[in-house]
Amino acid sequence: MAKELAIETRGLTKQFDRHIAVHDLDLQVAAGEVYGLIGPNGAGKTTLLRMLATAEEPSTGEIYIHGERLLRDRTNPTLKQYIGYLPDDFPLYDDLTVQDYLDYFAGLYYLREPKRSQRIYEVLELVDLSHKRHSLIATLSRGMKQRLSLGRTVIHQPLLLLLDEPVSGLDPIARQQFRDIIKTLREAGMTILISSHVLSDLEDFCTSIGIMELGYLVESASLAELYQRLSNQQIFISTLGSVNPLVTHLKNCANIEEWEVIPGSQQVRVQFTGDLETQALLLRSLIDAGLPITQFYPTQDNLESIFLKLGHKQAS
Ligand SMILES: Nc1ncnc2c1ncn2[C@@H]1O[C@H](COP(=O)(O)OP(=O)(O)OP(=O)(O)O)[C@@H](O)[C@H]1O
Repeated sequence: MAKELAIETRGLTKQFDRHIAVHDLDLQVAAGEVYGLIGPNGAGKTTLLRMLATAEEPSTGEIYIHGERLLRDRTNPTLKQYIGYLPDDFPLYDDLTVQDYLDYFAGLYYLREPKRSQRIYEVLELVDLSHKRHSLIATLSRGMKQRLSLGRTVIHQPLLLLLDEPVSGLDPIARQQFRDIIKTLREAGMTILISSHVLSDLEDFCTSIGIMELGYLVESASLAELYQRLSNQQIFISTLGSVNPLVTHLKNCANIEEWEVIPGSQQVRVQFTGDLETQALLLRSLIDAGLPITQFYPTQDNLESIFLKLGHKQAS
C-alpha cells in the first residue's frame, strides 16, 4: 500500500514581480520521510519552505498536508498546528532564559499544565540543554542557540518539520549533535523537510533527496534509488605476495567491469556492479581459491560526487 503523503504540492508557483522563484512545482513527501532539499543559492528552497509554512502566499498552485488543503488564511488552524518551521535566521530573545523561552512558545501553542512543564522537560532533554535551563540565551554558543531553536520548533509535537539550512555556521561537533537530534525525531515518526548545502549531513540522515534549480524541482528520489542509479561502487582488495594470482582470479569473476593494480602496492581496485550478496560471494570465492587476502574494502560514490556527476554544483 502506498504510504500517506505528508506533503503534496500541485503546480506550486511563486512569482516576485517578474521573477519566478518557484516554478510549477509538484513535490511529494511520504509520511515519516526525512527529505533533503538541495540546490544552488537562489534556487527557490527558502521560498518553497516559506510557502509550506504559510509564511508566503503562493502565486498559484496548491499545497496539501496529510491530504488536507493548506490555506494561508485562518481556515485550518489545526492543520497549522501540525507544522513546525525553523527559518534560516532563527531569531531568539537574548534576554530570556532557555526555560522561559520554551515556556513562552509552549504558551503560544496553548499547552497547559501539567503537560506544559512535562513537554518543556522532554524538549530540553532532546536538545541536550537541561543543564542550561536557567541560562540567558545571550550566553549560549551558536550550536546551543541552534538546538534551542529546534527545540522551540518541536515544542507542540508537530507532525511535519520544515528546517531551512539549520546547520549553517555550525562546527563539526555541533553538526553531529544536530544530526543525532534529527535521527531521534525521525525514529519518533516525524516527517522532516530540510534544506542544506552540507551534503555529507544529508547523506547521514535523509531518506530522500530533491534538487532544485532555478525554481524547478529537477530531481526527487529516495537516497537508495539515487545510489543505485548513479553511484559507482569500487572494491579495494589487497593480498600478500604477488598480485598476479589475484588478478587472474578476478578476470573470471562476475560483476567486475574493470580492475587496476595500484602502482607500488599489492592492491587491486575493482569496479564492481553487484549488490551486497554478490559482494559476499566474491569475497568467499577469493578465500576458497586460497588467495592470501589481507584487505577487502568496498566504497561507493558519496552524495557530493553523485551531484557533481549530475552537473549540479553544490557548495559543501
Ligand atoms: N521577497 C522577495 N522578493 C523578491 N525576490 C525574492 C524574494 N524572496 C526571494 N526572492 C528571489 O527568489 C529567488 C529564490 O530565492 P530563495 O531564497 O528561495 O533561494 P534559496 O534556494 O533558498 O537560496 P539560498 O540557498 O541562498 O538560501 C532568488 O532569486 C531570490 O532573489
